[in-house]
Amino acid sequence: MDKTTTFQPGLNGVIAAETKLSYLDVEAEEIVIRGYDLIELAEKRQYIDLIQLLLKGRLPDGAEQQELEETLKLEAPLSDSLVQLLAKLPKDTHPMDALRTGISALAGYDKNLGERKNLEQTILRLLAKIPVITAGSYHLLQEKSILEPDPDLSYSANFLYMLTGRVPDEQEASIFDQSLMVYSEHEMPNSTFTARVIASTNSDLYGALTGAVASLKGNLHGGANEAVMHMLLEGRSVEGFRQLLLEKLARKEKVMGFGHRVYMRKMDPRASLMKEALRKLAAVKNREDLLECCEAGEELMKEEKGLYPNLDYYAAPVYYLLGIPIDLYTPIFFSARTLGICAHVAEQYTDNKLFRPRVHYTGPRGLHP
Ligand SMILES: CC(=O)SCCNC(=O)CCNC(=O)[C@H](O)C(C)(C)COP(=O)(O)OP(=O)(O)OC[C@H]1O[C@@H](n2cnc3c(N)ncnc32)[C@H](O)[C@@H]1OP(=O)(O)O
Ligand SMILES: O=C([O-])CC(=O)C(=O)O
Repeated sequence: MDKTTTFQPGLNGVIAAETKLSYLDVEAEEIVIRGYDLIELAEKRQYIDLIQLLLKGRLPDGAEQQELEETLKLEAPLSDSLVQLLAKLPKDTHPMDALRTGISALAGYDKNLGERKNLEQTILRLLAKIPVITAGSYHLLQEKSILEPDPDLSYSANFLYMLTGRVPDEQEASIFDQSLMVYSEHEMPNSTFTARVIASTNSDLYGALTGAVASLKGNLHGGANEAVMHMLLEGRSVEGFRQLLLEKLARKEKVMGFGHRVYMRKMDPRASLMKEALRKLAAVKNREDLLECCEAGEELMKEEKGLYPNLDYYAAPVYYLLGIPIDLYTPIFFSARTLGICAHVAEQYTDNKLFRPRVHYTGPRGLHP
């Protein structure tokens, strides 16, 4: 096989699938979701609208929106046996690992496991339950009781309530909903690719999502949002943060929250939206110092490396000001991304071709035992 035409390290720039779901148009600075601009959707619609858009290809009307909210509320509670299983995990389990276990375990409760005709129903059940597993397993790991979903709250407000134990105000709920929207779908990141690869063997949706959680946990992907917040806290002040970043660069370390395989030399449009959200929250919560640190880091990385923030860089301080424990940032990212991944798995099933690439062999030949 000709190495030069077939091998791209990290599959950089390789087209791995055809999709009607989303596309990153870097030139136009647009994240296209089924024909719409994700940022405009995040400014004008709600996460719940994206569910129908991604799964069915069109935005819901008011009645459909209400029906969807009702279905999600109905499907949200976890069975006692699943709660007991999560409660048995060692207390130092990372919430992302607890989430992976919870999603994997859900397969055993699905009487129609693997039946394609029930796929949409299964996806809605997962979208209802995954936020409850995310928040619930965290509280169980803290040796606290799980907070039951509050049916009087909207999908996103309830998710935030279950995470923090406090009913959010309108602005907090709206900013959190926006964050879920910008995390919901992003073309072909490692986790989505992982899920599509698993689905391409005709394996089931739970398995595809379980693999995707493991992928998204890594700090080159979703795990970066938690790492960003630890870095901001370690820096403490504008000067401390600048110093910390300079030290990391001197040691040739990757600085979490910067750079992106697709937008390496441009600002991630989702990061700009979250920066705006941070500006609003910082003003209300009197934490302009945190915004100043982030802006100083952004400037420094532009000057020193020509690198720009990705979504994780600004989502992290937004979650911090919403009062969310840091260990939950990556599980929240996955909970929001469940939607995009499920839509990709459904698409993979409808026009499946087993993923099975080849290698460029660099080992020896002709040896004998
Ligand atoms: C929502 C999301 O999941 S977005 C991604 C979140 N992940 C992060 O924030 C982790 C930090 N960022 C990174 O590690 C990278 O930018 C990635 C993994 C996202 C993309 O990486 P790749 O496309 O594989 O590019 P690669 O890692 O080879 O970087 C290219 C060059 O830019 C440098 N670079 C890229 N990102 C960074 C960074 N965050 N800090 C310092 N240098 C960086 C690399 O050192 C490399 O330099 P070199 O050519 O001198 O060796
Ligand atoms: O697209 C990627 O590679 C990573 C990313 O930003 C995401 O998954 O949201």
